[in-house]
Amino acid sequence: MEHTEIGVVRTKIERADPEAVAELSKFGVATVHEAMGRVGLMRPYLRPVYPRARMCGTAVTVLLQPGDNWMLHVAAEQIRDGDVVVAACTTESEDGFFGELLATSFRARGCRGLVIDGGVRDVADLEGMDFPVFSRAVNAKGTVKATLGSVNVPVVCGNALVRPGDAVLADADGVVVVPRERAAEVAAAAAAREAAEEGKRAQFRAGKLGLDLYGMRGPLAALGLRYED
Ligand SMILES: O=C([O-])CC(=O)C(=O)O
Ligand SMILES: [Mg+2]
Repeated sequence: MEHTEIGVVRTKIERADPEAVAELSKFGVATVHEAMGRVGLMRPYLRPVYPRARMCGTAVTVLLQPGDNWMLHVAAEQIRDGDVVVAACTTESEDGFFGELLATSFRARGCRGLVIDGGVRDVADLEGMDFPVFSRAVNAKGTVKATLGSVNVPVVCGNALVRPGDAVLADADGVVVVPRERAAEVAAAAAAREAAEEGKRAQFRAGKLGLDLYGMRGPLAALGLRYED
């Protein structure tokens, strides 16, 4: 039974199916969020630290204490190829928990990126490395290594629940969490949605109006919309 506690590292986690995660990685965050039934989005204050950052992988979760990045080093050992790290904090904290050194270490373990409900630094180097990071702040202020948190416990990051092994997708539009059991089903729904959008795109390109494509004229008239010269 999973639950959140302080001072524990879970070394065995169940990850979303890698093929389903590879499939999910083909889509944008908005498409996946819609395909899931409009759930799973983190709050929009989590932003990429450089333009065009994008990532998809299975979550190694970290519960940090404010101003303390010790658990990120503990988490590094739990990373497997294809993982992303999702770090939440017990209390709001915008210190610079993470930078290019930790990114170098994470990448060496096969990490595809980081989402952190806190601050990061060395962003020019992170961009140079193309190591995708989504954070709530960029902050040069350093952190200590003094207090225990946890690794691979369920966390709430950007107001969204993330369990170890869930699929996490992030791009310029935001961050979405796909429960690990739903990864394949959501990827299929995203593909169907994309195909439907391609049909609409072709019609918009040809000059068709949403008013006609979506049959909006009748409902607008029923509500009394008037056109005046
Ligand atoms: O070392 C730290 O405390 C965070 C950092 O700047 C890095 O990882 O490069
Ligand atoms: Mg640094």
